[in-house]
Amino acid sequence: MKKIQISPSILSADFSQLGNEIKKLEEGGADMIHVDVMDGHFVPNLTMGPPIIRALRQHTKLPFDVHLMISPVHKYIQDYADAGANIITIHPEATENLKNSIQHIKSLNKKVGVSLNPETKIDLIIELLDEIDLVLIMSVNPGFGGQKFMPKVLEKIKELKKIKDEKNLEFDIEIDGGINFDNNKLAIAAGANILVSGTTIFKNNNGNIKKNIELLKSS
Ligand SMILES: O=C(CO)[C@@H](O)[C@H](O)COP(=O)(O)O
Repeated sequence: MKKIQISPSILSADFSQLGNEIKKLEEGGADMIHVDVMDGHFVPNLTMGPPIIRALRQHTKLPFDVHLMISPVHKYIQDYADAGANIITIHPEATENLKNSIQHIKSLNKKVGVSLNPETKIDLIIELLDEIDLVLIMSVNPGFGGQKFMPKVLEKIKELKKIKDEKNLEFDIEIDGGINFDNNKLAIAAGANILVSGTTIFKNNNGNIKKNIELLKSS
């Protein structure tokens, strides 16, 4: 079984202190930094783009796990790679040709992630799973932190894990949205090995990031 990793979402961080917040995450035991990029079009919220990611790059050596909630995505992939992303995750609905976009990310020597919204079926990516490093299962409709976890996506994770084991594939299964100290166990039992969390990490236990990361890892 893969080691459980935590990818804190800086969407819940203090945006006026992002450099310091990232340092705190690294000291607290984060495995990577989850960066939510939103365009106000693919999702109903606007966040950050390549200049901010580039500026943050100097504050940590941890991998940047960049989730692009932007459409059309293909023409911007290079910008995020240049800014310092290590994993670039895109949505099938945001590109005209998912296979081409996957190949483009790989050609830039970045890890490829594909994200499925709660209503998006696995069928869209089944044939491409051997090209993908990470599948990001959204357990909320993307756009905002602090939403309620949707337990129905656990079935999708189980299905994906089954396919992964049957085909002997290596991709990571990441879950994102409303993860807390209860449903983390359900997500891990279903097959997720990377947990994204914003609210739980930054706001619980008076913002004790180290403790919150440890609690999220324990199942
Ligand atoms: O991408 C998103 C939301 O669209 C997530 O990364 C959230 O930012 C996670 O935050 P919490 O649900 O843990 O507060």
